[in-house]
Parts: sequence; C-alpha cells; structure tokens
Amino acid sequence: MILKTENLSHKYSTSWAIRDINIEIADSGIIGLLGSNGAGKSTTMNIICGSLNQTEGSVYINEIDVRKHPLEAKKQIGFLPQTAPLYTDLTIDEYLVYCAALRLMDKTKMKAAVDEVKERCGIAHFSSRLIKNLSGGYRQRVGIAQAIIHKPRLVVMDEPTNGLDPNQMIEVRKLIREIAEEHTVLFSSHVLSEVNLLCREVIMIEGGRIVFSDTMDAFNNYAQTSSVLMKVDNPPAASTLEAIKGVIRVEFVSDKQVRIHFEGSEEDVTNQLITASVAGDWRLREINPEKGVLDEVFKHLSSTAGR
Ligand SMILES: Nc1ncnc2c1ncn2[C@@H]1O[C@H](COP(=O)(O)OP(=O)(O)OP(=O)(O)O)[C@@H](O)[C@H]1O
Repeated sequence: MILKTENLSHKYSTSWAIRDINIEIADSGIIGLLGSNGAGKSTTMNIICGSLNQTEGSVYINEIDVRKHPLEAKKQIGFLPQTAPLYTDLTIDEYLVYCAALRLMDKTKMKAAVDEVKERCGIAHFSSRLIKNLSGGYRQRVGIAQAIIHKPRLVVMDEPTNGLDPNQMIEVRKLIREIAEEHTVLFSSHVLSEVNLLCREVIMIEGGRIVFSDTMDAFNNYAQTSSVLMKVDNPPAASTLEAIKGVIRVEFVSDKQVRIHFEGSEEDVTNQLITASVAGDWRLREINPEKGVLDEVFKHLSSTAGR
C-alpha cells in the first residue's frame, strides 16, 4: 500500500475542514482528488505530505506513519503544493541543488540527480536562467522537478495546472503522464474534465468528506444516471425491478434497501414502482429520490469544466 489514510480529520480553529478521510492507494498510476473550491483538497494533501499536522487520524506512506516517522516517510513523498515553493532569485540549477541538499542527498550524487530531473521535466536548456524570468508553465515544471528529484514513490500535486494557459496545461499534463510511468501520482483539481483526461481512479471530496471513490468509468456511469432509494419489507428479485421501464441498474444496499438507477422521468419510475409494489406485495415503506450531494457536486463541476 503506497498511501493509506485512516479517519483523517482536521479542524482550523473551530470548524472542521475535513472529516474522516479514508484513502487507500495500492498501486501505480494517476489518482485524481476532485472537489470544488474549499472542498478540503489542499488540507488533505498538506497532511499527507507532512506539511500540516492533522487534528485526528493517521497517514501511512508505504506503511510508515508520517506523524511518527516524518523523515523516513518524506523520503518516499514528493510534493508540489498549490503555490510551488520556488526561490525566484535563484537559477534553476541553484534551486535544484538546494532542493537536493534539503532532501539530504549525497553530494556526489547531486549533479546527476539535478541533470536527470531537468531532462525529464524539459528544463535543461534554461539551467542558468533565474526562476523569476520563467513563464508560468516552466515555473510549474521546476516545481515538479523539485518534487521528483529524490525519486519518491508517491508524488502529490495540488492543482498543478491551475493558472496556466491552455498550451501550458497540455504540456504539464503530458509531463504528469510521463512522471506516472515511474511514480504514483496523486493530483488535485476542481475541473472534472481534467481528472477525466488524466486519471484511472477518482476520489471526490466535498464539504470535507469523501463523497465518491472508484474508477473514472464508475464515476461516469454514476454521474449520468439518477437514482431512488427504496425500503421494502418483502423485496422483489432484481430482475423484476430491472424489467421496469427506465430502470438501468439495481443495487441492493441491504436486504431491505435497494437503490434503483434510472434514466428519464423520476415521477414515471416512482409511479411504476409504487404500482408494482402494490401488485407484488413488496410492502413498500419508503421511496426517496437521491438528489444527493454527488449530483449537486457533479452539476457544479460540470459547469466549471474546462474553465
Ligand atoms: N489556514 C486556514 N485557516 C482557516 N481555515 C482554513 C485554512 N485553510 C483552509 N481553510 C478552510 O478549510 C476548508 C478547506 O480548504 P482547502 O484549502 O483544504 O480546500 P481546497 O479544496 O483545497 O480548496 P481550494 O481549491 O480553494 O484551495 C475551507 O473551508 C477553507 O476555507
């Protein structure tokens, strides 16, 4: 397990920014942390990377507790925070040597590590340029370079494409894909289409809580359909429910609770379910449309997609 968080919660002064965040990342690839502004992405990432001490819960990087053994854990983490920690009066070379030293890298290995990372991030031709004279896209590349200089297993990037122009975004996304060939990447975004483009798995956070965590395919399926949650004392077979017009998928939440995903009008489906319940003696207790937080968030994210 590369990353595991257990009931991670954080309170700034009096209010909780995140509650009970449980994340497990077992293997490589790009995992997206998706959520609107203020959802709790930065707080979660800062805690995972040991930049912020959580109020409650634990973070393990490769089984190492970040709070208890920060030095050991941080060797396996590279972090690009929302604002890249750049020293703009240094040249790229000076800055990366400084970062390598911060990472307690062996002096004899520093030059090779700096050269390698410059090559990977496409910044070698600007080695002696001052960081303040670089464009936003190139600054972000330098930020990514410092995050991978010590070859961590997990690279965490907080909104890495935010504020870049469309061409720079494309370039930085390409770089993230390349980096994911060798490192596991956890990156955050408030743009659904970007997560869709880059990630195999998505963790969606809203109001400080995880509201969805699965593959991107599952997310797309879920987001496209509506659902009702039905409580019945004498549930019918799934096939009976699937035969109802508009019903796409049936999910037994417990032996007496069933979630029904449908297309089309909610009223039509609900009416058909009520009629069928009476005819089939399902003993219907409740039927509730699930205009849940996910639907709302999805609408919000869809409307900001591509921004
Ligand atoms: N230093 C702080 N002091 C008090 N409240 C904070 C602080 N940092 C964040 N918050 C609050 O915690 C909540 C989560 O913020 P966080 O920055 O983690 O969200 P985010 O998803 O990264 O959003 P954004 O994309 O806007 O940065 C928000 O309500 C925010 O206002």
